[in-house]
Amino acid sequence: MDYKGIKNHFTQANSVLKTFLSDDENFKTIEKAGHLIVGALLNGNKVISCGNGGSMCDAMHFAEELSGRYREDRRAMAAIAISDVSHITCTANDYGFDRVFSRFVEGLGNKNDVLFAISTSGNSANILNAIKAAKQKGMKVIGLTGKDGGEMKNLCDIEIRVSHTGYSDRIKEVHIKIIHSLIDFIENKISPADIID
Ligand SMILES: O=C(CO)[C@@H](O)[C@H](O)[C@H](O)[C@H](O)COP(=O)(O)O
Ligand SMILES: [Zn+2]
Repeated sequence: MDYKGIKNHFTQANSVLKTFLSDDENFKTIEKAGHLIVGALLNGNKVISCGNGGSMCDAMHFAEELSGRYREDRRAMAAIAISDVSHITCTANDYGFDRVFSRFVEGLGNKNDVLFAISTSGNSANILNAIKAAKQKGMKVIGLTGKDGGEMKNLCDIEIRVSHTGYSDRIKEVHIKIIHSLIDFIENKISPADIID
C-alpha cells in the first residue's frame, strides 16, 4: 500500500537525525555559531540570511524569528533574509542570478555583521558569491550545509553540516532543527536590556 512510501519518509528522517545526534561536535559547532551571533547583536551588528528554494524559506524563517518572535516576548533583533523579490528580479535580470545575494550584501553588509548562508549542496553559485562579498566586507560567515559541504566548507568561518548524501529534503529537515536550536540559544543569552539601540 502507498502509505508505506509515506512512512518511509519518517523512517529516513529519523535515521538522518540519529546520525546527526551521534556526533557532539555538531552541537559544539552550533554553540559556536550561537556565540558569534550573540556577540554581533550585542555590538549593534546584524545578521543577513540567504538560501535558494526551500533554503530561502529557511533563511526567512530564521530571520523572522529573530526580528519578530520565537518563544519569548523580547525586543526585536537585527536580522533580515534576502528575500525582496524586486531586488532579486532586478539583480537577476541585469547582472545574473549568481549575483542576487552578493549584491544585497555589497549594499547592506557592514564589518562584523554575520552572513547566515544556507545551501544543502554547498555549491550554489549565488551563495558562494554572497560569502565572498561578505568576507570582503569584513563580515563573519556561518554556513548551513549538507552532503560533503561543497565549496562552502572552505569559505565559511563556521560550517554546520548535515552530512547526508541523499536527497536534500532530509538535510533541510535537520537544518530547521538547527535553526530553532540556534534561535533558542540566542534568545536565552540575550536579555532585552542588553541590545544596543
Ligand atoms: O526545497 C527544495 C528541495 O527539498 C528545493 O527547493 C531546493 O531548495 C532547491 O532545489 C535549491 O535550488 C537547492 O539549492 P542548494 O541547497 O543546493 O543551495
Ligand atoms: Zn520556527
